[in-house]
Amino acid sequence: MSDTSSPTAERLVAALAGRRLEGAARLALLPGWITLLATSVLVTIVGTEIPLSIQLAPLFLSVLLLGLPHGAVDHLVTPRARGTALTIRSMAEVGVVYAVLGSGYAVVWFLSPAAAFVFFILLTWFHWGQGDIHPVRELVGGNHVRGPGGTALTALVRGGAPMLVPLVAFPGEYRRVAEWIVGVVDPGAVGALDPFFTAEARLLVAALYGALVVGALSLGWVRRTDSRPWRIDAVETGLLVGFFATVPPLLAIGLYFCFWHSLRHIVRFLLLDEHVESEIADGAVVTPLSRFARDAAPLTALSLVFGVALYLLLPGAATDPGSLMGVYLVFIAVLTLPHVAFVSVLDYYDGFWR
Ligand SMILES: CC1=C(/C=C/C(C)=C/C=C/C(C)=C/C=O)C(C)(C)CCC1
Ligand SMILES: [Fe+2]
Repeated sequence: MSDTSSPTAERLVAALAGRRLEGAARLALLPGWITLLATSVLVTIVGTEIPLSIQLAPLFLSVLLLGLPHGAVDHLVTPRARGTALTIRSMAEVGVVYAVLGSGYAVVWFLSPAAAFVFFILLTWFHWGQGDIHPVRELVGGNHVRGPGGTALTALVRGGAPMLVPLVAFPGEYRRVAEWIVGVVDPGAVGALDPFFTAEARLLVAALYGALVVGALSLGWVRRTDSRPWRIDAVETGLLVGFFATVPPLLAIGLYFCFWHSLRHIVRFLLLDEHVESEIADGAVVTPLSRFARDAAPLTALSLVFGVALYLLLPGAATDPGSLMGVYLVFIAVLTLPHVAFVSVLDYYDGFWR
């Protein structure tokens, strides 16, 4: 990634935002906008018959590229947000939260993979939704998203796009991945999920999700004091829905996870350090991202050791791409529960639900 964006990117920002975005917003938002828009356009041209290896590539790359590492700085979140030093005690606390929540949820995967899968979808819906509140408020300046109800509504819309729209648009693919995931524990368990894939259930999901989108954007419209942030919110929401409605879900989720959710969280994390914040405001990209890479490296490596252990423990784990992806997603699920706890603490410090 270079420190200066291309003229095309600048024009895209100008068209979407009405004026130049500041350093942090550009770093956090632009790569996601370009990736989602370009992929939707490309898929519309070439069609959805994309080789599985290409569809899986971003998700597999997320092991090292942005995805898994975005959670590997959780031990630094609280000290940086509070401006306190990293101590053995604070690291031990993070270790205990990960051990208790992670192992507890791992046990549920072994006992009841279908229930654990449904919980994973609900958890991701919440988490990917909460992850979009900071950008809308702090980077785009959207004060139209406020109060517990308004914030929850926007979070449900933002997180609902990756979790619900593919169920409506690509039920076969969705079910196939669900089968990979629960299959690493019990290949027969996916049958319990069949009611979610019926035409009636998908129609209901589409209607409820459509109502959420209309509700959140209408409330935002009423509450706006400046229409630019609302416009960006509406365009981003449209982009997310369009992207997940057109791009096959494995590819779509892989790209979104790296270039949307994780990048936004990484920038939020970097902004906790005032020194890095001013670097980013000056337009630096490579230096802050390498600083993040250094911070995230030790726990990314440690988590991979646990990933391999999980692979060895899961009774249905095999070596085909579907099974490897299934293990990776169970592994992410187990890490996401404690990760959500730390992000929620950060949200609390930022006064999100007020
Ligand atoms: C891949 C994939 C799925 C699930 C992905 C999930 C649930 C990912 C969660 C990632 C998290 C929580 C990352 C941490 O921030 C679906 C929707 C079943 C269907 C299609 C493809
Ligand atoms: Fe996250």
